[in-house]
Amino acid sequence: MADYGSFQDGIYAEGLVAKHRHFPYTFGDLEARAQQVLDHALFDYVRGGAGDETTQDANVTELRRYGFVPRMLRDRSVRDLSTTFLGAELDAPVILCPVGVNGLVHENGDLEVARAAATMNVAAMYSTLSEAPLEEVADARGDSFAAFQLYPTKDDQLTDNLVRRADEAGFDALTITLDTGSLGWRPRDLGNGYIPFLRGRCLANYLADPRFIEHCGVENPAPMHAGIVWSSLFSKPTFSWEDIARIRRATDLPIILKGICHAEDARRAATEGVDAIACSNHGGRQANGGLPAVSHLEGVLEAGLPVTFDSGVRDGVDVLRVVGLGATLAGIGRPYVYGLTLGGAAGVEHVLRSMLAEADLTMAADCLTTLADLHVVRR
Ligand SMILES: Cc1cc2nc3c(=O)[nH]c(=O)nc-3n(C[C@H](O)[C@H](O)[C@H](O)COP(=O)(O)O)c2cc1C
Repeated sequence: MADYGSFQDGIYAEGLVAKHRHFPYTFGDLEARAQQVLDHALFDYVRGGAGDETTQDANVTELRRYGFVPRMLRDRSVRDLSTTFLGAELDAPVILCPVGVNGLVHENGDLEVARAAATMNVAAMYSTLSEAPLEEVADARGDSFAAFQLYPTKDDQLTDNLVRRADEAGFDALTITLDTGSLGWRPRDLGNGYIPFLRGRCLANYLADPRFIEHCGVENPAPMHAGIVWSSLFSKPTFSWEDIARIRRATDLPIILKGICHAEDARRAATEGVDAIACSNHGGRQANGGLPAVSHLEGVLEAGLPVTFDSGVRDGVDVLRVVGLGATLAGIGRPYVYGLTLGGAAGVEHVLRSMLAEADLTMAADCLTTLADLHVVRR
């Protein structure tokens, strides 16, 4: 059983000899520091959301309406944050979300995230959009639980190739993202005229694929050429339950559907042989005007599948809130991307250690010793 809270003891001990870690401890500070480091357009790409960002902001504020009633006079000397997900034993109830620009915010960013996941033994989903091919990412994640996140393309053969490669590379699951049938309306990116993939960045998984190269018509396409071909294929707006059935037949990997928010869609997923749901509104980056993501969780849970929840998780208490609401894993997005920006794998590890220490110490303070003790109330 991991002792996450002792991270705090080490920090105070170092303070005694005037040694201070250079990574921040709050989301606000992480974001502010990342802004100093990243190119303006890339920072906006990471930080920004759809429309006027009402949904993105509400994801965070609404989650914070939930809290715990402390218990007292119970032995809290040991807390257990371990859980299981799709048959895997996990030390902590968190999963790193797939992020398509990890390879841009830090050198070898995709691999650095996988290395941090390996060191911390935490679960992660890895994006189709990456600077490193999925096979290298699969190697770098060690024994940690890893799902390959698929963006279905217009060309089923190319999509099926990606699924087969994920299977052969040894991923533990396949996450299919459903909420990105087209890119959301993102004023910050529009203002910067910036979308990295059109410039040929983060397309390693496509460029390694013979079918994609066939679409390009040349063996070694120039970056912008590859970007334009990618854009013509990126997503399949007609993607529907028939496609899920086709992919279900094509692979034995457990399938996680990411972006399910409606109870009826969750129930349908259960009948289609889907193994888990990632309840998410893509961090408010896709559709503005939607309800905060947490308001969908209860309905999605009714289908009885294991659920991960992301969109608004900012710290260790948010992790507890999400688990207390019934999700198996809390999905971490922007917080770890900022850690990656500031320090590669070490930065991601710092963010994870901080969140898990906060979760553990909050459980200790409230005399809640297992995840089953986390009963949340809404104010
Ligand atoms: C910069 C950025 C890129 C993202 N890229 C992907 C992606 O490639 N695939 C995907 O399924 N989700 C992607 N997401 C969404 C995340 O997986 C996750 O749902 C979201 O970050 C959670 O919201 P939060 O960051 O506000 O916590 C991306 C999010 C960000 C911030």
